[in-house]
Amino acid sequence: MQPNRESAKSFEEIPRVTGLPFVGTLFWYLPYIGVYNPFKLHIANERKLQNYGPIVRETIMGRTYVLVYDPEDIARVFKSESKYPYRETLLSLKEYRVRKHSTTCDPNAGLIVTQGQNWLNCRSVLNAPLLKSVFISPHVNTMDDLALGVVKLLEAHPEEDDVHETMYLWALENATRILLGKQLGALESSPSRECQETVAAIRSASHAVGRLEFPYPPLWRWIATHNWNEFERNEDLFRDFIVDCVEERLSRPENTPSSCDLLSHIIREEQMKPAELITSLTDLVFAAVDTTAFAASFAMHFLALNPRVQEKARQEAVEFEHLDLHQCKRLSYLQAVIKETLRLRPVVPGVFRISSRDLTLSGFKVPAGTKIFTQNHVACLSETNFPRAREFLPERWAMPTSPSAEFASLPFGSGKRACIGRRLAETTLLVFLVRLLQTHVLDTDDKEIDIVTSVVSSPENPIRIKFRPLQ
Ligand code: HEM
Repeated sequence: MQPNRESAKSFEEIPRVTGLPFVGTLFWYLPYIGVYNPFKLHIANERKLQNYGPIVRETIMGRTYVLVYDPEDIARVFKSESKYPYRETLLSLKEYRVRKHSTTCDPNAGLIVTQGQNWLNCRSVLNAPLLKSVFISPHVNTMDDLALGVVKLLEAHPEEDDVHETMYLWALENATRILLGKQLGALESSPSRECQETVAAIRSASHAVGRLEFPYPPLWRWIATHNWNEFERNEDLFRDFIVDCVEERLSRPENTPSSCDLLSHIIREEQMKPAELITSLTDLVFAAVDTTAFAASFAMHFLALNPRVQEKARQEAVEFEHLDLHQCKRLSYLQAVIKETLRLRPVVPGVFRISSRDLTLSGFKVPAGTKIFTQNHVACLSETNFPRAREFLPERWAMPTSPSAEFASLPFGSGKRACIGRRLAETTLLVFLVRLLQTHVLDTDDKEIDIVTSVVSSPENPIRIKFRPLQ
């Protein structure tokens, strides 16, 4: 329910981080002179909460954002969404697509950069397969094969190496097989040259987006920076890879109904033109890989640091010899392990929305059209929302979730524009953790590792794990 708007204070009265003319608060993020580290937004934004309270205004380069920390306010933001929730777009990806607009690249397609009706058209086509059990179910076998494959690689892993590197390959192989029906071979002991080049291009393109978007200012908009050139070159290769997959599939007359990958599904349904299909699939692969690899790596990190939790999770995992979607739903403790991992190490610090209605947040009027950045990571670290907030306690998710906990931790976002790959990601992670814990004990000499903020955050240090076969 909306709090009383009559007695609410005005928008201008919302506490504001002071800034300079034109650049606004940008200078607070600059190296040496700034007080906020843009690569540690959860820490920077926690500081703003302490200094200014649960709602904060900030203007950077002429753009005003309202930071919202209180889960009740966060709930109000999502519950007031319109038919077309507006999330700030990745400008570099949008610019690339506008410049390369062609029969293989459609700037009005995909889910990441589009808004309004274009976004809804694409989302309506993709929701049906990606959110349904009937689509995900046949892929559990693939997930299982790849889980067994990556566990072998991890076992052979030198202790000092970063497991995140290996989990990136695993997440990419899952994405290309399930979304594109393409066996890349990224988990082979000696991957082909073509595979290595594809992996390198996709990886570089995704990471270049992170460097172009973050932090401000985006110099590439005015001059072709080294980062822009790198991004463009690798994004071209990434798109070529998707184009090859689509063309190969379109040229196959025997496109049988038994192919259960997403690409085959969309071609069968004839709901997208080739350029829309290529752009949409590029977005999905882009969004699937770093995120899932990050979650798997941090889940292993927390399990290695918490032998009690690891043992309890193993007791659940060993119960399941054969895995299918129905069995995955029964893995309640492992589901809680994933939730708790993403509470403490979410891939994004919060969610951007532009409000579609006038709202009252923390007693202030916030008009429609305001850019809102929900501060979920900070909310997840608050004792009010989660007692013993900094501890890794999956058990907390076995208790009925309080309304505040529900909107404090939103690792997949919320509402109509929430992560479309959530079910796929959660199932892939569950299958992997079951196979890993059934066969191996995890240990580490690391202390808790923090994250570095980017479009998709990454671990601050290499995640090193010792894998010991279970006797
Ligand atoms: C652990 C893994 C993942 C995490 C934590 C994650 C998290 C997120 C978050 C926070 C958002 C923004 C949601 C919002 O604005 O409300 C998002 C959006 C999105 N995710 Fe994921 N994601 C994951 C895996 C995946 C996978 C596997 C796919 C693809 C199959 C995917 C595809 C997307 C797409 C396309 C969007 C944009 C949706 C839209 O705007 O309609 N994600 N994800």
